[in-house]
Amino acid sequence: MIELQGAGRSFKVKRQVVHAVQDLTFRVEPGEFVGYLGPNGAGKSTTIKMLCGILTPTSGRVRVAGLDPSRKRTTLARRIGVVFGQRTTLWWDLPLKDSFELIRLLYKVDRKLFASRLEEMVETLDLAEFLARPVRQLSLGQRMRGDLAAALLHGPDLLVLDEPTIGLDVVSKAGIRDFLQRTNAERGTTVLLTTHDLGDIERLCRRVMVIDHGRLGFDGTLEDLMAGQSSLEEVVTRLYTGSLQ
Ligand SMILES: Nc1ncnc2c1ncn2[C@@H]1O[C@H](COP(=O)(O)OP(=O)(O)OP(=O)(O)O)[C@@H](O)[C@H]1O
Repeated sequence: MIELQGAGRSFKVKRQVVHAVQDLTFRVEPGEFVGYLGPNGAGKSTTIKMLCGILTPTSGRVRVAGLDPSRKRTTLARRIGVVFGQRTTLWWDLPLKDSFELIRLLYKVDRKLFASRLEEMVETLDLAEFLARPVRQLSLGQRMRGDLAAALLHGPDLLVLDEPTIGLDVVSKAGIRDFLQRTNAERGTTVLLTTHDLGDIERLCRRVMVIDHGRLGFDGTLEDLMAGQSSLEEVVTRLYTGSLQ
């Protein structure tokens, strides 16, 4: 589903070159649920932007669903759903249900299929109470549920999540995690999750990749990452500070 071969992205800032991501090589197979961890500025968002075609790699190769994201961004948009926790992709002044209808039109989704997907989303994400409200009036937790539904209504095979539980209370977080777990298990949707919330990782991810200073420092199972360590917080702190033995 995702294949990176020596992928890198650098930026020129005032005559200096910043290597945001360097020599990244990994594959994510269909149906996997992968956590993508790293300290602030490690290169997570840059990776995600390369996967969606927002940024073109300056070296190496990126393929998502067999496509070159920066060249086939529109075709790829049908295959992936993306949620940026820090900002919404919904139309701010429109009622949530109108945003959904616009998504149906944009992606040319069959009316019947769309109606059944929407019904399922409304039920599983508990959206009924605020479907008619403008997005700007929604609480953060409601807006996040709306964004998740919006990312899945066109039936993507891959869901890319950039901090989907940021700022949410424990109950809202649990609801979102349940939903993501079910989406992966029942629909087989591949999920790549970036988060600073280690609870998301513990609860959801079988596999974890850790990036630091733009390079992949760990790629393995959660159990392997935890081996011999007392808590995920401890092991991640040691990885981020370069003191893991
Ligand atoms: N457009 C840009 N121009 C210049 N430098 C950039 C640009 N985008 C990212 N960078 C730099 O690349 C590095 C990686 O940034 P990135 O946003 O990918 O990190 P991140 O892991 O997502 O961080 P965070 O957890 O804080 O969101 C940082 O040093 C950042 O300053």
